[in-house]
Amino acid sequence: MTMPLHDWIQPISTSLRPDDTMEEAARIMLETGLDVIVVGDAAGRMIGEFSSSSLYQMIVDKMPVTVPIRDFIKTDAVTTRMDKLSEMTLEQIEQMVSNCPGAYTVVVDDHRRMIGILTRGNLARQHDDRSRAPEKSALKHPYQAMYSWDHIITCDKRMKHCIALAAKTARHNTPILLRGESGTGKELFAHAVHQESDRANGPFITVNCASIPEHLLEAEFLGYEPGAFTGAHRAGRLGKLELARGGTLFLDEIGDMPLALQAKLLRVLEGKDFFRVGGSRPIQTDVRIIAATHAPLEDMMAAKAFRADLYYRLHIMTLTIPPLRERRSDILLLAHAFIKQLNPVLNTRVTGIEEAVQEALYQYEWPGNIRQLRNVMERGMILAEEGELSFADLPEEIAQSAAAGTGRDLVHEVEKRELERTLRETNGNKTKAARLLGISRSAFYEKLKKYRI
Ligand SMILES: Nc1ncnc2c1ncn2[C@@H]1O[C@H](COP(=O)(O)OP(=O)(O)OP(=O)(O)O)[C@@H](O)[C@H]1O
Repeated sequence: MTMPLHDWIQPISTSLRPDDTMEEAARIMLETGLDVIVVGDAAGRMIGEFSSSSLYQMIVDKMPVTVPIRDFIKTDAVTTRMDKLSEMTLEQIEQMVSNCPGAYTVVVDDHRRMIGILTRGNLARQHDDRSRAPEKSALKHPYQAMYSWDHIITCDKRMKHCIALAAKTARHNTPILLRGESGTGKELFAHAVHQESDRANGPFITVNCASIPEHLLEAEFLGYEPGAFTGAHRAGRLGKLELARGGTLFLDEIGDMPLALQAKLLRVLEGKDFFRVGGSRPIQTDVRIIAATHAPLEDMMAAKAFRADLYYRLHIMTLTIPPLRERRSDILLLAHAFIKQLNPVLNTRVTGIEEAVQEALYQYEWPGNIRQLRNVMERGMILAEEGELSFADLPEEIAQSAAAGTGRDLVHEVEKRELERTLRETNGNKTKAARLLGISRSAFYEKLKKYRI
């Protein structure tokens, strides 16, 4: 996509100075609608950029709004100086910036002469050698994805198929829906897809729709204007949708997203704009959405708790990650990998797992999947300290399940009765029933499906 340069010109005279406060920076961002502002020094030289993600970092760090932005300026963003630019034609510059992923800005002086370009890639290098991919490691984004395909340990055929599909889809902007039980590695996949995509240099931002109270989620997602509601930050706040511009927004537990917000997300997925809470200016953003859930969306859709149009938009590329008990060959592979990973972290010298214990790990059902396996290994290694893991190092339920079948059927029966009783009590109102049981709506639907209630 070739952008006209004039959309991206910032005069150095209107730039921020290192002594400007966070409040001033936020005001300018909201006024101009820009999410990257050039920072200049007293002599009119550009020294870096201050972006919405820097601002967000200051908010996260609970900085008072009167703190200067000095320590949050990104200086690695200034990649080309005037002497280089002056050798190039306007077309060359335009071509160069349009080839560069991420935001960019051409900075001009008072006489409208270009004095530099802000970009997330290294323009000088790209100009010298276009065939080379932009160097990812050189970029210091505060919201980088942390995992790649190398972190997903598996020898399972279905998993390998999932990885191949995800890798293929990564380069397109298609939304991806990751399904699978808790702890199966959905978040790991989301990170790896981002890393594999053309957006790898952009931010990777996560919103967990289940962990944020419903009334706050909208502001978290869309952002808000100054004074949007009681308790709002004076300077307003950028939402995750804007922070993720040029990158990936990972929506974890999407089954818990309120219906009103689902409608707004759908608009964004259709390339339309959105409004900040309390705002009247439509905002466009450019994000790739990856959503994850363990909830039975189809049932929620039938019960009008999840929008059908959003479901079909997300369903285009669905990856279902199998639970660990359906890929038992991964259990011991992962257990041994965790020993290797954790020995240096825990300062232990565990050499392996006794054979009978391996059998117990293999037989266990792993309701918490890989997260549970990792925790069990960590605990076992702390107890064992060295040598092979024995039964004494395992939590009781795992050792027992190997020895004598399980009492799980009983537990399930009790849980099923409790669900039925609560539903009767609320005359079939599922939202009320979930609230009474103290679990999320999506977890409730998941249980109803599990017990065929
Ligand atoms: N294939 C794998 N190889 C190595 N580690 C894994 C693998 N899958 C998951 N993990 C690890 O297991 C833990 C849980 O994974 P993750 O958070 O991605 O699961 P999830 O499906 O997103 O869970 P939830 O739905 O509860 O958010 C993490 O510590 C992750 O690093």
